[in-house]
Amino acid sequence: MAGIAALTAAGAVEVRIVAVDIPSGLCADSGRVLGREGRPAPEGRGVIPADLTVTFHSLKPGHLLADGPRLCGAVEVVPIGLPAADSPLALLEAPDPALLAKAGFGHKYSHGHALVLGGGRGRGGAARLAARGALRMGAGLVTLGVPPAALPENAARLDAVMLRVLADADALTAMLGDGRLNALCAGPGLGLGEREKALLAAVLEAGRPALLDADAITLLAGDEGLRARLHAGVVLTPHEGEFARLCPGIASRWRAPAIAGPAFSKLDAARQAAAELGCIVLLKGPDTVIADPGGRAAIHAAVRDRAVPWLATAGAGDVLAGMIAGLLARGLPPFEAASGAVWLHAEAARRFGPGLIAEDLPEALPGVFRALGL
Ligand SMILES: NC(=O)C1=CN([C@@H]2O[C@H](COP(=O)(O)OP(=O)(O)OC[C@H]3O[C@@H](n4cnc5c(N)ncnc54)[C@H](OP(=O)(O)O)[C@@H]3O)[C@@H](O)[C@H]2O)[C@@H](O)CC1
Ligand SMILES: Nc1ncnc2c1ncn2[C@@H]1O[C@H](COP(=O)(O)OP(=O)(O)O)[C@@H](O)[C@H]1O
Repeated sequence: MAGIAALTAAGAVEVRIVAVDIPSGLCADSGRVLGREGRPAPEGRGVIPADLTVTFHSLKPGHLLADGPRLCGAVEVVPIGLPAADSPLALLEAPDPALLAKAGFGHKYSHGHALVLGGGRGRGGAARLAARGALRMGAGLVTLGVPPAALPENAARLDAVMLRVLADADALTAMLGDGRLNALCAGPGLGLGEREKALLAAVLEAGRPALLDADAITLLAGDEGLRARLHAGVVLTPHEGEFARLCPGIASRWRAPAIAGPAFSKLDAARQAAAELGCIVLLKGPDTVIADPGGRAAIHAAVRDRAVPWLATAGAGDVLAGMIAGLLARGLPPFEAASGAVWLHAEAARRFGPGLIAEDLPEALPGVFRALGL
């Protein structure tokens, strides 16, 4: 291996590298580069990047997570006659159109009513993006609940999304007396004050399907009592920074140098967090992992033909939060809502292509639905 590395580095010969199963030095369970005891591998080095990786029977997490996609090159899976195993790990594919289609009968309340909690004056963009994402996913109604000071600016910006003033947590609890509000979304642009903490407590107290993102995750990270109220109907969607705030112990295991395989992976991190917190954890990134408290997990790898680098744009995660809340409102179970939305989110970005900004994502969804045959 050192010889090949020297030749390619010197440009002495043009070699095409084919790895069998996984490039040597790359952990097949985590996609992380393995170092040696006392000498952890520096980022991405210690493995010769392959042009092609040929693997057998099925993909492994290491082909999809962390450095794996970059170091494996193109990946070919060769069947070797083994039966398909019943695995608690799925590679996300397009959601079943039957789950997304609207039946020809029914009215708007048959498709659920999502409530998105908005932030204070001048901070409303993220929640409006989430609300629009929820509505485009087919929730029958979407209401944005905002503090009194933020009413005028939101009223000037919203049409199909409905608007309500929510002064405080008591007002939220009163509003939730309407049982038709069947999915809640809190976090995007919410704020981190006492009012917002009390709103989050009321959201969790209601026990309804709920999507918690951004500031809601930061609030959970700082409050043991709130964390204890998480339940199986909650989906948390942290990016890596929010995850480190919420689960510092797990994050430091995940960030520690990888010495030997199986190295602690993003999949392990999401699964452990879901088990500890008792809810769905969707850990975002080019490699997105979704895990439930029982160990079920799915990976969506935005790599190779599904690469969507233009998703790295402010507000993309806020739209995803709303999309998941929209599917929760439509009655999908939390794991299915999270998985379906992740695939559709990336697909919307793929269809739009370069130049994508967050506002474009909800608008690209009708084209994605049409292509799925809805
Ligand atoms: N249009 C709008 O209105 C928008 C409004 N928004 C709203 O703003 C609020 C703040 O949300 P936020 O995510 O921007 O900031 P915050 O919670 O401070 O965390 C960021 C820090 O975490 C770290 N970090 C590590 N890994 C990371 C990763 N993979 N992706 C991202 N960060 C990562 C990184 O630290 P570093 O690693 O660089 O030290 C970084 O500095 C929230 O309410 C949100 O909804 C935004 O959604 C944008 C559009
Ligand atoms: N390079 C990338 N490739 C694919 N998806 C990405 C990439 N970067 C970010 N994303 C996705 O974009 C979204 C960003 O969300 P987040 O970090 O919460 O941003 P924001 O808070 O600005 O909305 C997530 O769904 C994440 O998985």
